Parts: sequence; C-alpha cells; structure tokens
Amino acid sequence: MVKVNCLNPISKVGTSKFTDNYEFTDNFEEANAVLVRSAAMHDMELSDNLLAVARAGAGVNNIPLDKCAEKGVVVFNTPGANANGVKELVLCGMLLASRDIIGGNKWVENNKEDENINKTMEKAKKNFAGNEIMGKKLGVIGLGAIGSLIANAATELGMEVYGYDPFISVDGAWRLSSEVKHVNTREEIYKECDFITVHTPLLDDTREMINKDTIAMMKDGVVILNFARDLLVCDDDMIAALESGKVKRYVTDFPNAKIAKAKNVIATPHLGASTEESEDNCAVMAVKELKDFIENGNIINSVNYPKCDLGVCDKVTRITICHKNIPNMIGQLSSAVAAEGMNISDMVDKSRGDYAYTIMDLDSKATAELVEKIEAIEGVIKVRIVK
Ligand SMILES: NC(=O)C1=CN([C@@H]2O[C@H](COP(=O)(O)OP(=O)(O)OC[C@H]3O[C@@H](n4cnc5c(N)ncnc54)[C@H](O)[C@@H]3O)[C@@H](O)[C@H]2O)C=CC1
Ligand SMILES: O=C(O)CCC(=O)C(=O)O
Repeated sequence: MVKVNCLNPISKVGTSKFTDNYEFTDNFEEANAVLVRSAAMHDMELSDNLLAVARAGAGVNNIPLDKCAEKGVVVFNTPGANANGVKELVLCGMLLASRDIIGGNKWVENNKEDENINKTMEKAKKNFAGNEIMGKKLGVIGLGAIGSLIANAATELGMEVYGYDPFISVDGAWRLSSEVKHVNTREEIYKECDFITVHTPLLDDTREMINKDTIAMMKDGVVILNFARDLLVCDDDMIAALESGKVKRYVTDFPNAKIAKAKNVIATPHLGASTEESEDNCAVMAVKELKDFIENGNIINSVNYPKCDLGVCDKVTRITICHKNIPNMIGQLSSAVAAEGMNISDMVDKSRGDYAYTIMDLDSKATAELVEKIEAIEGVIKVRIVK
C-alpha cells in the first residue's frame, strides 16, 4: 500500500484518481508520497519512506529542492495548471488599480440606507473616476505559463505590451502573441511602462528586483502588480514609493504586516490560484505525476530531477536509481547487473545539474543482492524496485 500525506487541502477531483493501492495518512513520517500547496517544508525532517513530493501549483520556494534531491526524493510541480486563474486575477488587479472601484463600492456600502442613493451617487461619483487601460503600456516580466497568458489577454484589451524573459521556452515563445513587443532588458520595461507585472519564480536573480533603484527608473504614477511572490519586491522601498506617489498603486497577492497597512496598496490573500478550476487542474496533474512515478518510475515535470520516461514496463522487472551526476555511473550500473547474470532489456539515464536518474528494465526478477550491489556504488542515492 502506498501512503499519501496531504500537507494542504487538495481537490478531491484529483485525490479521487488514486486507486485502491493508495491510502491517505496524516503522518508525514510514514508517507511515501506527499501532496502540498503552500505549506512550508524547509524545516521538515525527510524520512526514508518518502519517495516523492508533488506541489499542486507552480512555485516551489516552500520546498527544499536540494535537500530532497540529496535524499532521492523527486519533487514535481504542475506547470500551467493554475495559470488561467492567476491571469484573471491580474487583469482584475489592473482594472481595480485604474479606477477606484473599491472606493466606489465602499461608498455604496456606507450609503446603503440612504433612500436617495440613486441621486446622491451622481454627485459622489466624481471621487471615484479613473482611467481606462486601453492604449496604456503594460510590461510583463517573466513570460511563462502565467505571464504569456496575461501578455496575450492585454493585447486583446488594447494595451501595448512589452515582454521580458531571457529564458523563455520554445513553447512559451510560440504561445506569445506577435503583438507583444519582446524586449531584451528589464530597464526597457521600467522606463516605458504604465503598468508592470512580475511573473518570475523567486530566485537569487529575481529577489527584490523591484527596489528603490529600479523604481527610480519608472514613470511617475506607475502601477506595479505582484502575483508571483512577496520577496520579489523590497517592501520598504515600495512603501516609500507609494508614500511619495511615484508608484500610484501596488497590487499584490502577497501582503505582509507592513504592506497590508501601506497607502495605495490593493491586496488579496494569495488568491491567484484559488479557483475551483485551478485547484482541480493542479490536483489532477499532481496525482497523475505521482502515480506515474510510483507505478512506472517515470519522471515528468520534476523540479529537482531530470525528465525521464520509459513508458509502462512490459518486462519482468523495472528498477530506478537516483544518483549523483558523476562519471562512469552507467558503466558501474550495467556491470552490477551483468555480475548478477541478468540482462538489461531497456534503459534510460538522464541528468540535471548535480543529479541523475536511471530507469532499467530487466529480463529477470531483481534480487536483494542486485539492489545491495547498486546501493554500494559511490554516488548512488536511492534504488527502487518498481516492478
Ligand atoms: N498568486 C498565486 O496564487 C500564484 C503565483 N505563482 C507564482 O508565479 C510564478 C510564475 O508562475 P508560472 O508562470 O506558472 O511559471 P513558469 O515557470 O511557467 O514561468 C516563469 C517564467 O519566468 C521566467 N524567468 C525566470 N527567471 C527570470 C528572470 N530573471 N527574468 C525574467 N524572466 C525570468 C522563466 O523563463 C519562465 O518563462 C511562480 O513561480 C509562482 O511564484 C504561480 C501560480 C499561482
Ligand atoms: O496553491 C496555492 O493556492 C498557491 C499557488 C501558488 O502560489 C503557486 O502555484 O505558485
């Protein structure tokens, strides 16, 4: 029985796809597979039972990727599965920042007992007037699943869109509307745009990319949207820019104690992916990835091990090996199999950074001796008999 632990509530549309060979446990220590959304895993002890973690979502900064790789724990995410949910909230954020919809709505709430509200509102409404987004320049930093959807949608709304992503994937580039102006530096976006939205992962390179120096390059009255991660923006510098009016509005899905109190902030409590559709999509994809890994040893959409897929095993045995990406590993693995008098009928070995992964199909049943021999090879992290 494969034990699955959910560190956050996960949509039943996904979890119902586990078959009778799987059972849920509340005990993280005994779990073979973990499903997680935003729960912080950095301080959690990883037990030897753990084979895989699936993040039902995109961002993986809550998961210790290297610590997992070092223990042979494969971490997955669900690329694109919640992108439309975030896109819609970002478009909403742009509209909320352009016109004082929130102020107007509060006014109606405060005046709801006024019998003549339909008349008094005609005088009050001038306080909530704003601008249209059509014709304005939008800069999108990060043109992945979310950024590219926003860029394309904004062109449809009549915005002039600038996109920046030095690592854009081939698929990402194909997805992008030809209306989006591709720029080669963030500075071009900072200098040119009326709205700037960030959609990169939180990495060393992107941490606090919005700070006093980059804000200084921007137009007066710029609107900044952050539906990616809190630490992409320097809070103190943002608060100063909001105070001075340099930044007209900061729309963020990641308020903290400082930002929630700041002037001209429009904040939501990390709601980007909180739609039924996104939650279902992420859960279904995460469960599919976990099942394919547990049942076939295949790795699709991992963020700490390479993509490695040998389909469904139709041979006698399949074993998988998580190992360090060092010389002569394949030679040593095949020698260990040959020394047991066994034949490899199919094999794939892929690497990613410091780690690598091998799937081997054998014509005869894997033995405990074979597993021991492979485990004894320097650089081997985890050996698993899948079938
Ligand atoms: N508010 C919410 O609920 C959600 C927030 N997110 C956040 O949004 C981020 C992006 O999500 P997706 O678009 O699905 O991820 P993605 O992986 O499809 O796209 C990220 C893009 O950022 C680009 N990138 C990386 N470093 C960059 C840099 N230095 N400058 C410019 N571009 C860079 C990559 O090349 C990639 O195209 C996630 O990492 C996560 O932090 C994601 C989903 C929901
Ligand atoms: O699961 C969630 O609600 C958070 C989504 C998110 O931030 C992500 O996918 O990166």
